[in-house]
Amino acid sequence: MAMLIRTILNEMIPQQMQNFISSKFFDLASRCLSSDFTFIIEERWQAVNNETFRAVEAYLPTRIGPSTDSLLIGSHEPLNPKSPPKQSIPVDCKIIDEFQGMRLEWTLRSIESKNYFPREKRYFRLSCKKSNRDRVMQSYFPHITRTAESILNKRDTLNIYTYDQESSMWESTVFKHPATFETLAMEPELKQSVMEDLDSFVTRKDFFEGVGRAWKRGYLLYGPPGTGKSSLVAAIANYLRYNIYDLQVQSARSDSDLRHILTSTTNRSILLIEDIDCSTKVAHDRAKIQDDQEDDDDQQPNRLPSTDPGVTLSGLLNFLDGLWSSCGDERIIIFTTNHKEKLDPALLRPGRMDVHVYMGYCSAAGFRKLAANYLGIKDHSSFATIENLLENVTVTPAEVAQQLMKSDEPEAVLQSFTQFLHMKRNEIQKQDGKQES
Ligand SMILES: Nc1ncnc2c1ncn2[C@@H]1O[C@H](COP(=O)(O)OP(=O)(O)OP(=O)(O)O)[C@@H](O)[C@H]1O
Repeated sequence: MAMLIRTILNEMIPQQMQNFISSKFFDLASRCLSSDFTFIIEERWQAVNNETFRAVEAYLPTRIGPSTDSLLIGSHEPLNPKSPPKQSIPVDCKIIDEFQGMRLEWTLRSIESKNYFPREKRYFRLSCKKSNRDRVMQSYFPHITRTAESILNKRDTLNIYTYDQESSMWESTVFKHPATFETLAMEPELKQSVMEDLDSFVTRKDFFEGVGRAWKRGYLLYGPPGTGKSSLVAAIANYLRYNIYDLQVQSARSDSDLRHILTSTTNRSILLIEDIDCSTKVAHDRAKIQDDQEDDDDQQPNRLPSTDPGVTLSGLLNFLDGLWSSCGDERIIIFTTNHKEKLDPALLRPGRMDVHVYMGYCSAAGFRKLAANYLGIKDHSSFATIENLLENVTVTPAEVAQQLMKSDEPEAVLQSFTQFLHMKRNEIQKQDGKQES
């Protein structure tokens, strides 16, 4: 009877259909009989960075054990025979973790796509017993999040990311900038107020939630070149232990590209947009641009309108305090510029740039700080003369730093620095004289 039925089926159902049915049947049977359950944790979740992925990424290297059969090894420090290299998890490597009697098997996977950006898509695969599924959700994942948070808070290295347009991904490098609030030459009251503002920002999660605002803070650092704007950004990153995402607005081809770029940044980070006045037309005062365009159009009436898609001001503003601003927590956005007056007033209003910090020319207090940093001295007989000269001469802290680096001998350095200031003052007096005549 069975042979008869099989012959009839073979006759009536084509071979391909038979293969399909049998493969589906075996799939179903193996799924019903298997006692394993799999969690998949992808790098992105609903169009933004997946924080669970980040947490697992930080947690798993602490679970490398004897059963691990391969490791990524590397170091970004000059070779030091005493310190072992850092460990990370390679693709396809299996990590076995134990938690409250459960056996958990992790693997990092990667798939390449030719059609989509980013080209590489990574995800973690976690296998456990089907019966442990609820316990994994309720106890194991919160344990990973807690552990990862304490690891990330104590991390000894910071990263700086730059956006690579080719691969549509942020690329990271270790950030080791020596600038701190201690080494910065700034007016003491200004420095104090910036530090207090940062302290209050990081501890006021509930306040931001309570008043219905995204947990973000915008800073505008402005002032002439060489006055320490970049150094202040480094000092803020070192103070808060935040990574820096250094964005060139030109890397974004459109507003939607910008959205993708910005949603790929992580929490507890600084988004830095340097020289915003040079970055893009979006930042410029629209009234001034319109005037300039009208002038240009008068001179070249046949010129085609600009077709450069780029990022628009509204695209950028949407991220600063529009609907998209609520993506992510504990973010600091810092803009730097040498020409604050060129920026569109829409960018400058509170909520977008909450704190404006003017980094100015070197003052007496700034000079004393630099002398302590570079020469290791707190006072000297020449300080009074130098401070007197600094009242009439404009020098940037970068220029002062350059002068103070000339030698290791404080006497000689201070003497040549005094001469340098005298020379500058004479030049200014000459120019003033010319203008008057
Ligand atoms: N306020 C400062 N305190 C300590 N060092 C400073 C300060 N300002 C400048 N310097 C020194 O000058 C160098 C250049 O400074 P920095 O790049 O921070 O200036 P900037 O204002 O960002 O300049 P730019 O506008 O050209 O980017 C720094 O490496 C640092 O050594």
